[in-house]
Amino acid sequence: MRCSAPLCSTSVVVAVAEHEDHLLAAEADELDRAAEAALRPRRLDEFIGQPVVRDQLSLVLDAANARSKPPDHVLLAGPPGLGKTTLAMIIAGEVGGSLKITSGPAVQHAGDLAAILSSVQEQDVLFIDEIHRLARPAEEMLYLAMEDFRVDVVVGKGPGATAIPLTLPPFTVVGATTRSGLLPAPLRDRFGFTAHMDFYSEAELELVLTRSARLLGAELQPEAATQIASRARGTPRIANRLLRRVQDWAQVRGTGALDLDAAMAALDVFEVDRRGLDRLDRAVLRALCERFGGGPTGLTTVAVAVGEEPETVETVAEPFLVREGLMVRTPRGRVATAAAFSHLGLTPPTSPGMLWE
Ligand SMILES: Nc1ncnc2c1ncn2[C@@H]1O[C@H](COP(=O)(O)OP(=O)(O)OP(=O)(O)O)[C@@H](O)[C@H]1O
Repeated sequence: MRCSAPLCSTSVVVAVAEHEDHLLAAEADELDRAAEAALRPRRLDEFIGQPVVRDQLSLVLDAANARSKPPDHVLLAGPPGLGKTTLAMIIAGEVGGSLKITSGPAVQHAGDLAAILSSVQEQDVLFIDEIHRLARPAEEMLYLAMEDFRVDVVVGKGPGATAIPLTLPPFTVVGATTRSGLLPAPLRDRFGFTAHMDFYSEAELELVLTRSARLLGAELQPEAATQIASRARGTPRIANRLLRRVQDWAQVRGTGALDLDAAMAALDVFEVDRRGLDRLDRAVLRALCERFGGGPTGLTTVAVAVGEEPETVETVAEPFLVREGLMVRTPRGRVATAAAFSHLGLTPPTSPGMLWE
């Protein structure tokens, strides 16, 4: 049943996820997307890092294979850019089905989901990115599809409407979510296995970078790999993007070699600092530290100060700043920590109680 080819499935892109990590987003054009796709590992044994998830997944896939049945539905939970889409593609390749891709925001009506489900074949993998954003009627249809491999397609409206049951072939749903806490329990319970993806260590990112450089036909010097990995925020997607910018710099302004000089210069040009903060991150910290004395300051006020939407500040900049211990979210607002002042080369306020260590 299993396909030995790396990826024997055909990808049907029904809709692309809306959210996109902002770091160097301006550069994430079509070319970058194509490059990103080319760098995706195609088999589980090529997938770097996430040893626990890899082990769990290989067990689930091997067991399904031994039973000649599709694997249980899989939920992939974790921040953006850690490899959830890549794993969905790997699962489809391993079971030998084709991959259908959609996302929660793209499925606003039950009919949208019914249309996708009616095209599912045996062994297929349906990948639903941002599954926590599915509309409620679609979510309810998905419960039935996942549990009983059946959907009720409603034809007509009002009192004359009839539900026609449609039997589906056995298939696997792979859901991805950056916010598993928002998934309703009935949906969460229908996944046989949840993989929790963690940020990558710098050593793992160095391996990702070295592999990616090789696929791009270049040799990445170890010191350059270390430098890029240390600024990639634990995220392979960011590491790969930075690598491509280093490659740009090396080609246009350097000697062509992906060495430490090229890495340092490119990271400087693209304003990625030694902790991996980009322009928006620093703007948020600067606003907090310089204009509001370290806070606490409300999200909207911070957002206005940096000229961004509150949602952008909250979902894009803050998670990393909080994770790095540079900012704290309190009920009274956002507060810059002593580490934030020190990172920006500023003197922290002296009044007691103002500052978080
Ligand atoms: N374990 C890994 N080894 C090598 N490369 C990886 C790994 N994980 C991710 N990547 C690379 O990172 C890029 C982003 O991965 P992917 O699109 O799978 O992330 P994602 O978690 O689905 O992100 P999002 O939630 O934003 O859709 C891919 O192009 C892939 O090349």
